[in-house]
Amino acid sequence: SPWIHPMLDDITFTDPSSSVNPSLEFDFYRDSCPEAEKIVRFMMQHLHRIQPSIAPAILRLVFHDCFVQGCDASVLLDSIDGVQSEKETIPNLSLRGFDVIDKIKSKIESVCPGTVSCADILVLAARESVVLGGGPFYPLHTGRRDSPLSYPDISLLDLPAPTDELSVILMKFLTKGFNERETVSLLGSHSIGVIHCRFFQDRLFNFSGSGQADPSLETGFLNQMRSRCNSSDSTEDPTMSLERDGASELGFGTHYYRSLTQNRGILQADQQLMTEERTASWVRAYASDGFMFHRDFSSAMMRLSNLGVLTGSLGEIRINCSSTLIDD
Ligand code: HEM
Repeated sequence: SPWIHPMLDDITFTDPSSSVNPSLEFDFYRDSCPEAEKIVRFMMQHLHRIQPSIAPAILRLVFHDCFVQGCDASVLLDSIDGVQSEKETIPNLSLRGFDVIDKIKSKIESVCPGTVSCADILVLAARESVVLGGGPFYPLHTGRRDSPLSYPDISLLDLPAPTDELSVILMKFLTKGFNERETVSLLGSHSIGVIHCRFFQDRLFNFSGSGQADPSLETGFLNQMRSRCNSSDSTEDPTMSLERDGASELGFGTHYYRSLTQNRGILQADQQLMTEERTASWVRAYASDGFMFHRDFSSAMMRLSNLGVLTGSLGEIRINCSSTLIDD
């Protein structure tokens, strides 16, 4: 049976508004699997060297896991007997990086079988992704357990859509305990990775059914996006890179905010942060102060990583991250 810490035999749910979850602890696996965190770090560094695009993929994956019924690895579950799982709902169809989590999990299983949860592996791997992408390191507690259930309906309700109004986005984050400042800092994740053109196609050609481009888009950037997205190669699924303007030198974050101040946001959801002072003021602050952005982003990621966790005797420790022990 999986190793359970004696302090954690109680059923506990996290208060999503608290940044410290008393039921998780620092280095939870110190006795049961002391190498676990090091293995995650080493594997992420190794896999990133081969394919740098895994870093943004894993960062997005943790957001889509934690926002839907908590950081319980429910997003990793495959459907069973044709019953849809979270993975198969519209907001999750373009998620990547499941293979990365599987590789890390199988390495850890070979050292400490049945001990380290997929949910912990995912939050730890996302932290490495941020560091590999040029962002800050933040401390994380561990001791999460994996959900035996997937929540496709909740993923449709709780995850923000790229075309959501700012008020809807802010409400969705507030429901998870994040204020405007924290929401703006988390969106700084959109400084690494790629976005498929289909998520903003309407802004380029037919914004809100007007037959015109989104008037808030800066013209030079609009033309750049149009030529990038109007690829003549019909087999391609074109993307825009989020890492623009020599981002590798500028680091994780500030270039994203600077581009919003220049009306060069890619998603409508991004650019809308400039439409109200309660969010625009934070965009301007982070655009000019990378240190403040990193500090705020770290604390928001720590809270995101603690949302609605399962601990103690709740949930399970999966052996294979894409299936629950119950089906085996
Ligand atoms: C209003 C909120 C958000 C919306 C509407 C949104 C939407 C999207 C969309 C549509 C994509 C493109 C996916 C693709 O083309 O494959 C994307 C990419 C991404 N998102 Fe978000 N997102 C939001 C917030 C966040 C947050 C809070 C995080 C992390 C904490 C995050 C991390 C990422 C990353 C890293 C990518 C790049 C993924 C890759 O390269 O594969 N996003 N997002």
